[in-house]
Amino acid sequence: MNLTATIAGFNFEHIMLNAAGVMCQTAEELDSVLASAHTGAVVTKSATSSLRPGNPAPRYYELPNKLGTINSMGLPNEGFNYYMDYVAKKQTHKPIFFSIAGLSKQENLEMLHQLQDSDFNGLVELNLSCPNVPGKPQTAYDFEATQAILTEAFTFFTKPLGVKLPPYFDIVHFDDIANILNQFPLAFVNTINSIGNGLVIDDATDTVVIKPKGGFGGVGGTLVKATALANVRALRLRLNPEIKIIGTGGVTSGRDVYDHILCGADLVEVGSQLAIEGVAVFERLERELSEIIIEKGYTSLADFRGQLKVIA
Ligand SMILES: C=Cc1c(C(=O)O)[nH]c(=O)[nH]c1=O
Repeated sequence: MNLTATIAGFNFEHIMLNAAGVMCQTAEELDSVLASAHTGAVVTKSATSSLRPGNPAPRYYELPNKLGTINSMGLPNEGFNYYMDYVAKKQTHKPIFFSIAGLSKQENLEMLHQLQDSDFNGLVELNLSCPNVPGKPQTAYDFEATQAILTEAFTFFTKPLGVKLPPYFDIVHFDDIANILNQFPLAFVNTINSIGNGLVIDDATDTVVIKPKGGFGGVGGTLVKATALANVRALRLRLNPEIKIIGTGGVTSGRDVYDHILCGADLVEVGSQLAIEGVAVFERLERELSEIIIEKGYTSLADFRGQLKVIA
């Protein structure tokens, strides 16, 4: 059975990895994802130029009945140079995604220049969708800003570059963002980030469950699967075939991984369920996915990738 994928000449022996933000802030966490026999890569916590402590706690909460998670971490990370040191020293055959989330276009361009001028030989994920920095919008909801930063980035950046997108909820918005992204030689698009600014209430106390922003935070896990699949499907149908898709959002079972691939995903990321279950989740998901593939008589992901059926 062939459970591999390729993006920008990088071969992935397994198609799952962590979602940026989960199990990836420190070298130890990054190593634990790479050490799994069932991951094909790792992505770093989105980096800013300088170390950030993030928002005040409580800033993360797991909903009861495995419904999902809500977070307003606030972009805590060890700072750009920490992750540059990590990737410089790391000996691994698995590709590494270096995620960046600068608080301005200039900060993102400066980090891209440093990555371009470095020996980093991996893929770069420009996170345009962090919902939790107070006062900062999710860039990818501003189509002009998205076009502008990609236009400037591609005047100098030649390494494999992708973008992490927020979920869109309007067919016209799928059209609009795809028309922008298709103008650039992107290696991949990663969709979706958490659904921004959800609100969860603690029944016992009539209180929000996280402190930042009056309880507003990004929602992930089971709750977001239908939106995640819609975004993977909509972008796969619209993007140039050279732009690969990383499907993220709502993955808690092998069937969820299968559904992301059916909608067109080449790689699949696990966020909330990884935070809940730990790195053992990858073995379970890959086993469950394999059982489904065998049951359906397929031998490779290419047999069913993007083959979602519609009702005639
Ligand atoms: C990079 C910041 C993000 C964060 C965060 O650090 O609050 N949470 C998310 O759900 N998505 C993000 O992109």
